[in-house]
Amino acid sequence: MGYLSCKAQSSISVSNSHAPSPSSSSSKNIKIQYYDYSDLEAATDGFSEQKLLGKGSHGYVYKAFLKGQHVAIKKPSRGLELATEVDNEIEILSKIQSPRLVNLVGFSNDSKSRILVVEFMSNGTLYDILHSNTRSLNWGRRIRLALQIAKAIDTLHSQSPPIIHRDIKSANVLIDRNFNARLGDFGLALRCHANDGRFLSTPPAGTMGYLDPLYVTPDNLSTKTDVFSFGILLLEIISGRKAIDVGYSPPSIVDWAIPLIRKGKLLCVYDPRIAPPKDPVVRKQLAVIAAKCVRSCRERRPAMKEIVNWLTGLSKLVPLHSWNGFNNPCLMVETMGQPMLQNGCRNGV
Ligand SMILES: Nc1ncnc2c1ncn2[C@@H]1O[C@H](COP(=O)(O)OP(=O)(O)OP(=O)(O)O)[C@@H](O)[C@H]1O
Repeated sequence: MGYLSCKAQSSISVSNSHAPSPSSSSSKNIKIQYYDYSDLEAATDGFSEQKLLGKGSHGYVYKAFLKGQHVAIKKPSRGLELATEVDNEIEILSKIQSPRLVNLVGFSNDSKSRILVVEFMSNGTLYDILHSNTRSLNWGRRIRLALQIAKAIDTLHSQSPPIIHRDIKSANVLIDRNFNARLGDFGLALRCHANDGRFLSTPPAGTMGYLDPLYVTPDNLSTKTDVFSFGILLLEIISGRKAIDVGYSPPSIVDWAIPLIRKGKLLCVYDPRIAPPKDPVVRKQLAVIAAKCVRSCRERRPAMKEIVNWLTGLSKLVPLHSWNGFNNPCLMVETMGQPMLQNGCRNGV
C-alpha cells in the first residue's frame, strides 16, 4: 500500500499532465491535474441532471469522462464555509494516494467555484449496498470490505502526523469496479499535530450515530475517534442495521448491539437476511472486534493496525464467494487459512 512520508509531502506537483493511477502511487510524485472551470462545465454538460451521481451535504457529485478517465466531480452548492471543506480535501488528498482511498485526480481553482475531481467509483456506496433489499452480501465479502476499510483508516493513522478522517461511515465508503472498498470524503479530515492551530481550534464534527461520545472539545480528537466510528460501521456490516434507525428501540445501533454481545446473544445481532457465519470463531470474533472499538474507555480501544491484523485472520477463515449475481471469476476462489487471532481478541468484550 503506498502512502507518503511527511518529507515526501513537499514534493507534490500540480501539473497539467495525467494524474498517476492509484495503484502506481509513488511517495515522491503525486501529480494532481489543474482544470479550467469551463473544462469541467463541458464534461458534465453544464452540470446537468443527467450527469448527476448524487447529492451530499456539501453539494452535488457529477460523473464525467476527462482525458481518458472516468471521474466524479464534486461541486459545492453553497458559499465559503463549504469551499473550506473542499480546500481541506484538496490539502489532505494531494499528499496521499492509496488503492484503499478515493484518490484526488485534480481540481479547478477559479474565482467562480472550487471544484474537486476524484476517481469514479462505479458500484456506489457501502451504505446503499448494505441497506438496499436487492442484494445481500455474503460473509466473505463483508469481512473483506471491513478489512479494506480498516486498512484505509490505518493508512491515514500511519502518516506523520496522523490524519484523522472524522467522518467514517458507510456512506463515505465507495465501492470500485473490482468491488473493493475505498474510503472517500476527506472534507472533515484533520492532521493530528499538537502544535497545529487548525487541529487545536477546529470544533468537533462528524455524523450522528457514528460520532465518538468522548469527542466533545477540539483537543479530545485522537485516532481512537475514528476507531469508534469504525466500530459502528462494523456493527452495521454485521447486522445490516443503520447506525441510527428510529424504527427500532433503541434506535442507536450501539445501544442495541453491545448489551446483546455482552450477554453472548451473538445470533441476535447478525443480519437476519442471510445465515450468520458458519464458523463460531468468526461469529464471535467479528462481534468482539466491533465491541472493542466502541468501548467507552478510549485507551482500551484497539489501534487500527490491530484491527487490520484481526480482520486479516478472519478473512482467511471465510471463503469469498461471488458478489451476488456479479460474475467475477477472481472472486470465486476460496481462501483457506489457519485460525488466528492474537492480542487477546479471544477474551471477552
Ligand atoms: N467518487 C465517486 N464515484 C461515484 N459516485 C460518487 C463518488 N463520490 C460520491 N458519489 C455519489 O454521490 C453521492 C453524494 O456524495 P457526497 O460525498 O457528496 O455525499 P455523502 O457522503 O453521501 O454525504 P455527506 O457529504 O453529507 O457526508 C454519494 O452518495 C454517491 O452516490
